[in-house]
Amino acid sequence: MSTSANSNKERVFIFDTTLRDGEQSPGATMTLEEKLQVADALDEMGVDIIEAGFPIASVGDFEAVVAVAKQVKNATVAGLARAISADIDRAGEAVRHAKKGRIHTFVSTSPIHLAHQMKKTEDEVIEIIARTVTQARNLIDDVEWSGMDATRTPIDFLKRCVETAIKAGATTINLPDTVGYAVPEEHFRMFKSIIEGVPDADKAIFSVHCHDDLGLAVANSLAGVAAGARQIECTINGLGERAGNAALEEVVMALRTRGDAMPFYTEVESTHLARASKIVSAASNFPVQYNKAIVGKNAFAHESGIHQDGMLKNAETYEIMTPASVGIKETTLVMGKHSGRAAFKDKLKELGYELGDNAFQEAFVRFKDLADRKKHVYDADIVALVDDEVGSVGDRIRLVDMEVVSKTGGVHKCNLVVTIDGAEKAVSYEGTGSVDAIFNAIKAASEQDPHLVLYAVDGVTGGTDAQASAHVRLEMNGRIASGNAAEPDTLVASARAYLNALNRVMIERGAAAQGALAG
Ligand SMILES: CC(=O)SCCNC(=O)CCNC(=O)[C@H](O)C(C)(C)COP(=O)(O)OP(=O)(O)OC[C@H]1O[C@@H](n2cnc3c(N)ncnc32)[C@H](O)[C@@H]1OP(=O)(O)O
Ligand SMILES: CC(C)C(=O)C(=O)O
Ligand SMILES: [Mg+2]
Repeated sequence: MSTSANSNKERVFIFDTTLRDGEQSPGATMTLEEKLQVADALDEMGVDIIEAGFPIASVGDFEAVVAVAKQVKNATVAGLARAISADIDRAGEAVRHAKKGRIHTFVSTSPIHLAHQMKKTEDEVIEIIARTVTQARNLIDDVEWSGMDATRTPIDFLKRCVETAIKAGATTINLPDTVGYAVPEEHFRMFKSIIEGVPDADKAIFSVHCHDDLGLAVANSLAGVAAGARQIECTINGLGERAGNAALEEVVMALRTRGDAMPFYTEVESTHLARASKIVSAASNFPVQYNKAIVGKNAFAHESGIHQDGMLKNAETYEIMTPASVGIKETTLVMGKHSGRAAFKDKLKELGYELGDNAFQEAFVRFKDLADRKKHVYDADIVALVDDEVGSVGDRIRLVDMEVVSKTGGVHKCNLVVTIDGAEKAVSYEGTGSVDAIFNAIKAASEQDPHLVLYAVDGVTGGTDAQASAHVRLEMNGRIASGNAAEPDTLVASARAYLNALNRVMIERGAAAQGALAG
């Protein structure tokens, strides 16, 4: 934003090509409605130029560029054209509907492209540039010229091309790293050499267009800007041909976050980034990888205990930008096997629990045990775990170990070890099924014979590693008590729910029951 904080910075224009280069990703084709939705999000966000398509490519592409041109309120709308007269006319016809239109025409410049794709000599290419840029300028004032595969082009020939394009009236000169081959220092040198070595270079804005084949698209874009380029071509979520283009959200946030190291700013409202990412992901059907910078699900999520502890003390310990600055509601502290006590305590507080020291330690040990066995620990798991823990405080009979042997059409046997008032007792008992064997073993160990009123099991959350939540209701001597337990293993949950209910009927029996248990 052009605030006083930006007064000593230079503006960099953001040219979004999600609807053109982004859509060239195999499988990313968007419908007209989707393109309009994406264009709307880009325009609202403050993107300077929206490349809406390649009008000669098809009737659908032409109509999409026309529709975007008519809809966009603020941004310039560009249409792509090869160095072919019909392409340029078609692009001009499409973008003339925009408040501000641009024809973007390109031709190959590298030896490999000239020899094999274009089958042209350098002199022929120079003539083509002069003719096609002039044609475009006769249709519209805003003309961008691109030298396809510029980064694999000998610098002296590239200078001739750029000089020719500027002379013919190009207002923007784009030097694409079409195949993602450049490295940052080299990219910097190429831009510096062209900008300093071409006559009238100051009559055009220089632009970077980087592909991510080596994962260097953003680094190369920033290197180009450091050398004097003032337009970055990029896409939301880094969508684009092959490994994609430089990601818009990354260049915008890099310039914003590291304004101290790079004295540039853009007019993009960064709080729109997360929403734009979602819209493009849905329209293109390309999921955003979890660890994607800025907009990935994990970009503002922390699971490890040391990081969570730091985050709770001061978010700047582990976050270099706020989630709000990119339109994400809040940081998430994900509870998992790497979490520590600080985050667990904070999560309990958020869930409305305040446990005493001992109960907290016990709950934490059980949480770690659960997290070791389960991929995702949800809030519901923690609630179940703590309710279980709180509900079993003061239990006289506790589970120590349990082994269940079950055979189809054969024996179901439970080998059980419990403590009763602190003393360990082991029993083995059979049943008509695994659960029946477990409940019989508990009755045998406790020397109690309650009537089972209800037994039910359901999942705390979804998935095969979800905790099972078991519910048991017992009746003994006219008293009824319920017990619940949640565990990843259904049989262990059942045993603990039964014990939970048994402890309660025994406690409710009060002093009369004391001593009735076998030691
Ligand atoms: C790096 C980039 O992103 S470039 C943009 C790439 N995007 C696309 O190609 C998407 C849209 N493309 C299309 O719909 C089609 O390829 C069209 C309509 C452009 C052309 O279709 P066709 O006429 O069937 O040609 P085809 O795709 O087979 O081959 C491309 C032709 O364009 C030529 N060409 C490629 N780039 C240029 C250029 N910048 N200027 C002039 N001619 C070019 C090729 O040499 C080839 O010509 P040839 O048939 O005489 O050998
Ligand atoms: C058409 C040009 C700008 C392009 O997409 C590229 O060279 O990557
Ligand atoms: Mg490209």
